[in-house]
Amino acid sequence: MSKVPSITLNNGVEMPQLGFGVWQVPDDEATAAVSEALAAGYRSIDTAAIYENEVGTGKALAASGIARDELFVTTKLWNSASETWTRESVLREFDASLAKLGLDYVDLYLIHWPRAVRDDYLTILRTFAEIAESGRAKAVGVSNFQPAHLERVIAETSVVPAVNQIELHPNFPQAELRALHARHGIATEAWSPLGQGKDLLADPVIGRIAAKHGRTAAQIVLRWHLQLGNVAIPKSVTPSRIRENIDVFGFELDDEDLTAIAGLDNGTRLGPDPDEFDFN
Ligand SMILES: NC(=O)C1=CN([C@@H]2O[C@H](COP(=O)(O)OP(=O)(O)OC[C@H]3O[C@@H](n4cnc5c(N)ncnc54)[C@H](OP(=O)(O)O)[C@@H]3O)[C@@H](O)[C@H]2O)C=CC1
Repeated sequence: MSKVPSITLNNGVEMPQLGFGVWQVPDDEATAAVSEALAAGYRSIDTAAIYENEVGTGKALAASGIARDELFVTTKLWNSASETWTRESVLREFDASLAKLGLDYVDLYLIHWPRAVRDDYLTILRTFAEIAESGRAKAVGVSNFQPAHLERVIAETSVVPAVNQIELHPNFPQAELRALHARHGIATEAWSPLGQGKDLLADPVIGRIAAKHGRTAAQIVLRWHLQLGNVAIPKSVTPSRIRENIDVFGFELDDEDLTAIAGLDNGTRLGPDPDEFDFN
């Protein structure tokens, strides 16, 4: 079984560079998918309150028999626009996620989205810092934060997020945010790392590199993430793909491959623009 390397977050916590995402996996299917992933060697699982599969995910973690300190569990606060967030409401949602997961701590707790119309993410992050201080989250961070959100957090709170989880794949490689993260010691975590398994995996440039290395398109894209220094969290409910996506440690992309993949940047997001998106 391949050993997944870790990166060191800005508070010293180790995070596996490759994890398993469970967005859009129904709760009653999450247990099987996460169990399959753990059996394949993944130790990092990325869920969120809004995915409504923390219970099914927690069942797989418990049934695995894997020591808690070998697992890395991420969940996220769904900071819905229907309320103004306070310390109390953040703690309430955090406690609810822990209970659903059946855990007494998570490894990483993230704010799911910045919000276009309100700025209570500063209150949220201050409460996250308190949660981290209590040991109930080993690290805290953000998701979908744009440069202006990050600059504001760093200027107005004492918190430097450990991670910013953002849409990132060869069609949308996020050069500006990656450079900003590097300046502040924030780890870059890529969501939809495979471009949601659509056009990107059928791209002839990726196909040519895959043929050259005797690998699949998904493996080439995941290798690209790892060599860029990103954390990647591919999702699959298909056992053969779950195994394929972690079998990415026996080869290296060369400079020619990396240059060819850099040419796939077309500035196109698959998900919403965080500067414009607000939700309920
Ligand atoms: N913070 C945020 O706002 C967001 C976070 N995320 C996180 O990122 C994770 C991954 O992103 P996601 O959007 O799911 O997209 P991915 O880029 O991981 O792609 C998942 C899709 O690709 C398919 N797939 C997986 N592996 C392969 C393979 N080897 N070959 C061909 N097709 C494959 C899957 O199909 P199948 O399952 O049928 O095998 C699925 O349809 C999420 O699960 C979630 O944890 C995602 C979106 C937003």
